[in-house]
Amino acid sequence: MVFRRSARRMRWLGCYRLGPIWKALLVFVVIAFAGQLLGVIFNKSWMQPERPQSLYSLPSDNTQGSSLGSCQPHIHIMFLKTHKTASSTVLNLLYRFGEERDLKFALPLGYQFGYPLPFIAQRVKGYKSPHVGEFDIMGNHMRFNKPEVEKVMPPDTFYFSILRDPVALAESSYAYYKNVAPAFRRAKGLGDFADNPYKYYDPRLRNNHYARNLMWFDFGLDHTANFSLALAKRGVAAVRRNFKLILLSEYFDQSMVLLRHALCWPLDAVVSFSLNARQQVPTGRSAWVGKLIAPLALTDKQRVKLREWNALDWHLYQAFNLTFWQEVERFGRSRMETEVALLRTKREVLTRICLRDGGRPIEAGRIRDKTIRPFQSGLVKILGYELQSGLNNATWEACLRMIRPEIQYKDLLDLRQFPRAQQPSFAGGPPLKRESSILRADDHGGKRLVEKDWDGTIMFRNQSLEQADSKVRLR
Ligand SMILES: Nc1ncnc2c1ncn2[C@@H]1O[C@H](COP(=O)(O)OS(=O)(=O)O)[C@@H](OP(=O)(O)O)[C@H]1O
Repeated sequence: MVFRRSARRMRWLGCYRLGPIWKALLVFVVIAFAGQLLGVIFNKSWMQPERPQSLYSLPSDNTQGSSLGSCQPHIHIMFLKTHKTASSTVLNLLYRFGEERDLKFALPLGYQFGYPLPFIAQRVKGYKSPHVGEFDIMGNHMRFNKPEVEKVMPPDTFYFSILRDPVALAESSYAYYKNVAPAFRRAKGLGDFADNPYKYYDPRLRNNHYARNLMWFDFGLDHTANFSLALAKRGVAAVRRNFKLILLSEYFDQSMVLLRHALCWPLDAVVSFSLNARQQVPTGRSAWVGKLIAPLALTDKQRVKLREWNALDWHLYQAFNLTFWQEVERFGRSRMETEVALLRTKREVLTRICLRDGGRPIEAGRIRDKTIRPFQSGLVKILGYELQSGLNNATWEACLRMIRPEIQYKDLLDLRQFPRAQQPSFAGGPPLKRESSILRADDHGGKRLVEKDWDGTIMFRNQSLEQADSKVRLR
């Protein structure tokens, strides 16, 4: 009955009698409509072959992916890259944004700005003299030192940073710096360390800052000072004075929405894949894997102890957690929900297009393209991604930008800013100390240099980066 009625309606609409021209027209309209729909979710630039650059610089197609009304996008940005806080994911989007718009990065001579020493302007490659206003974006690891940063960055620079719950941060830091921080090295596990940190911790030993109040330290504050409320409040006030926005890694997507509004950036610019993730332990794990992660297991009591041990960081985190939610309130809760949902939709679409394995991060050793393997350190594996095969050139490059690990990306930008022939002559004086020293050449499938970074971190630099660079340019 229903069928007969709809058949009659179809006949009335004349669908059965459409000639070939009308049919072709109908197909065209349907395709155009579908294309339009895709363009909304998925920025048009990705649909255009052979157009490798900006998601950002393209004309806006709707209010969601475009710049925000009449405000002017910030291009002078200083990001204090705190440790183990999702800061590599944030840096990646700054790199992408700057690269697409040909902005100039203040880059370190090695991979960090003389960390853990307080930052000085001479650590910036190509820095000449104070306040010449040559640089747009700065975001590699440093121990913050405002007067010196101000010598490098223009006066209208937007300063921001990111924090994480100190317990989660301690887990991440312990796993990553186990062999670097003496306090961690000597402990049987993080729980053992939490039970009796003074047994293992000597503030005079190099790299032990990774084991206590690491965020406080990165902000340039005294991380070994005894906790007092007055001191903690002074620290928070100093951070508030210097930074316009403090993000939270636990609320990364909400953070991205606040960031993009503060910077007047399009939503596309803050869509990212999580980088530098530690391998998580599968449930029903084998005894072998269990052994591997036992050092990271914590009881509730040990979690409390870690908060006490990192009291300055805990205070900092709580203060800016409060501020963060006040910002969200000001922004509007439901408006925030809408934008977060949109951000996630965009990420899902990009995941399907860009990444293999449904976007699940994988062990470095399984990434066939060696040039995009993440740097490894510590107890557990640091994961990366593999790109889908068969992407067109423009899509391949846009996807690659999103997953390129920090070290490789920094090398690439460095090479763009200082092509081999134009290496800077260090007009601001010679580098104070080599940031990294090559220990030995290795031949793991070819061309790996093992370097010791200034902070004691072992770095594996891949000589095939240059090949990667020329591949990027050729493709
Ligand atoms: N988007 C997003 N949201 C939440 N958390 C994220 C995100 N991206 C990265 N991460 C986690 O951040 C940890 C790595 O931090 P960093 O990149 O700052 O580390 S580093 O200091 O540069 O080595 C690392 O934490 P752990 O996995 O606990 O070690 C990452 O998993």
